[in-house]
Amino acid sequence: MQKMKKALVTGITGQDGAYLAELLLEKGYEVTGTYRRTSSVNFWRIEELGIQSHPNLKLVEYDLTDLGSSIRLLQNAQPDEVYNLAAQSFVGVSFEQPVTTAEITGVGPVNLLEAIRIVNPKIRFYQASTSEMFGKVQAVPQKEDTPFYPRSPYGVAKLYAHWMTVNYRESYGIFGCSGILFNHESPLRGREFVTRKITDSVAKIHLGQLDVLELGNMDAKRDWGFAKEYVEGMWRILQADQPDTYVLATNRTETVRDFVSMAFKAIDVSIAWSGEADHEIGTCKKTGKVLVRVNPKFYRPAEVELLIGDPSKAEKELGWKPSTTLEQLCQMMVEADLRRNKAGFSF
Ligand SMILES: C[C@H]1O[C@H](OP(=O)(O)OP(=O)(O)OC[C@H]2O[C@@H](n3cnc4c(=O)[nH]c(N)nc43)[C@H](O)[C@@H]2O)[C@@H](O)[C@@H](O)C1=O
Repeated sequence: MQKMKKALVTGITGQDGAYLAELLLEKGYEVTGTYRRTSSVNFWRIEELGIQSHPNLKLVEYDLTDLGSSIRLLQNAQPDEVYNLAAQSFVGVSFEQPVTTAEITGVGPVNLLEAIRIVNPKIRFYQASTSEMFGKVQAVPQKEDTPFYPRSPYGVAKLYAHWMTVNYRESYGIFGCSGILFNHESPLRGREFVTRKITDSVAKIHLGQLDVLELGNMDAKRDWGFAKEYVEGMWRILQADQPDTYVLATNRTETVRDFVSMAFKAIDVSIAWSGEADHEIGTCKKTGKVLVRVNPKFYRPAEVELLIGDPSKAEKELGWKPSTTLEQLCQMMVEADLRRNKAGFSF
């Protein structure tokens, strides 16, 4: 009988951690999922996926910033594959907490790389890199060899971890891979991110629980895909013959404003846009009621204006291709938020 593969997933309480754990369990892996001790550790995502009591899932408390714990974690879990999805991942917060972001998101992964080097250099390592590293984009669309120009402390920290992964691959022959993932969303997305903030607010407006949705930069363009498909890409990256860097994206870009219109369309409301920049509003075409308003408090000190990825290398070498459209994704998120808000709870 073939030995069960073991995987370690850091950041199990996050959107990607939950979907990846689900996928690996389906594939017959034994999964150790790590989470950070906070005053409000929350397992709602793995509960919603119904995997929290899966016999092959073990949950372990772990802090990415501690080298000793990283070593003990690998000694105990003895994984074949490590997926590093833990991070301070909210770009907005990184401007307020640049040092903490650097420690967790930038240096944290190096503790894991060091632990791999010390405990078992054969362990395969996946680093969650990000399109935020392209920031002020130097080419359109962005691909693996596009020069980086991060625009936030988060992007800078991720770029450091990205290059360290490449460096451990080249220096020590570690199977270190990096997936440069463009924005990926789902009903499990945190409400601090713009798509979920929008779908949750649209659901609340529909149910009479909220009057107006307030947002920041409406002109930012993002390449939004479905997170569940992206974790499949992560797994494929670690199954390749050689360690490498891959872009995962949809190659379609839309503005925040477009996504708002799409979300309202899912509840049969058409929005008319008027006013410029700081004073822009969105009104219901039928009733004339203001439903969306720009509030400059949500602006960032530096913005990433346009992201659109070219995933052709991942398609060619890994056979990975996204299939869910943004309209389908948006509809799925609005429906989930309608269900949750109707039931009186929403995380
Ligand atoms: C790939 C990358 O993807 C994510 O980073 P992000 O693109 O910053 O995601 P977001 O949803 O916070 O913002 C998207 C855009 O939307 C604009 N925006 C307008 N109004 C609001 C607003 O009210 N809230 C938020 N959050 N954004 C707003 C905001 O200014 C930005 O231009 C993370 O997963 C990150 O970890 C990651 O790696």
